[in-house]
Amino acid sequence: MWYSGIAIRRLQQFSLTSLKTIRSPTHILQKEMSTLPRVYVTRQIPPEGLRILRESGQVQFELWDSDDVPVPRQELLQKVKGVDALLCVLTEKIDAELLDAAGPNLKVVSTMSVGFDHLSLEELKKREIRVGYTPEVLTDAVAELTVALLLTTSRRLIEATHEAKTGGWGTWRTLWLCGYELANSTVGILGLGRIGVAIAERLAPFKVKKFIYTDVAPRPELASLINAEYVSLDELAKQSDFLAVCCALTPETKEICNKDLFSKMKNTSVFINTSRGGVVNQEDLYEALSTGQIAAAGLDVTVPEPLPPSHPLFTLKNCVILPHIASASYTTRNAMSALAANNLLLGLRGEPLIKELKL
Ligand SMILES: O=CC(=O)O
Repeated sequence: MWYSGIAIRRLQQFSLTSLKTIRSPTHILQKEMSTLPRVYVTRQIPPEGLRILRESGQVQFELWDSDDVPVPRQELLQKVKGVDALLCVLTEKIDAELLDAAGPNLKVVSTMSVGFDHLSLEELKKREIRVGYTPEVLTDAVAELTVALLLTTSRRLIEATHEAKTGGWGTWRTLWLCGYELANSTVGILGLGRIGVAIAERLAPFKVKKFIYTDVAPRPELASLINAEYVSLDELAKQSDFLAVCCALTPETKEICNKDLFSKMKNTSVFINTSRGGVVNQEDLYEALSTGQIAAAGLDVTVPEPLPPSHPLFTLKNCVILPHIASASYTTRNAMSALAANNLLLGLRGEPLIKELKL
């Protein structure tokens, strides 16, 4: 089913007007719709984005009308044929096969995500396709969730509620369920961007002693906002009491958190990842957690997603795993869908996108 802003407005007018006075309304609708750029939306996205597309009068669009199951690959390959723009989420791989299936009409790919590791940037660049994404609108939500996950992990909240509910709660005990506190700690940030800064701003009132970070190069402007010191990856591992991973997944950062990094961390350190699962070597993390090389880990992202319930990481009490919900607040997800829709419409008009990836 193709939806169009013009079609909806016209249908409303037709219901108010005697059909006898209008010759062949369906014909008019079909003619107008057939000239509008075609858009495929790969998910039932939050209402704000759909409203913007619908009311733009600029496009006709079809969507995979579910939020519970991703569009099957074969269906996607069929649906993208000849479209002018694609609005996708992070579960769709936008690679050469898909771009070939879409064909030469495709001008804009707009992803409702800040991460772009599901997009083959090289292939998009080759075809001169513009790419929109949704940074900034999710910074607050992701930073909030990261702090929540850090505290949940370091103060062992999941274990604690489990013990309370299942009879493990005996007398008050002096060292039972002790964890690690932020006061006087060193917090390390791997990949300092907007999200890393927002996390540090929220953690500072917990009386953190020092913020350190590493990145491909120093980022003095951002670092000055949180008074963070630039260090090497080795130093980050050695000094951090809490290590928060905030970098994008790229070929350079793939499995950057591995045996080598974990072996340099303190056995009292807490590792937190709300970026992408692919930055961690999960076998190495399992080893580090199960041997006490590090104290605990909180993960919002894994490989694969969903992580099968039988995965060894789920057997560990010192590993808290969330199902990729860092940006999941109603406000943020609506803002992301609106930004993705607006990026797409601007791209189709040949105007600068609000947030465009430079290819
Ligand atoms: O992980 C979420 C996103 O990339 O927006």
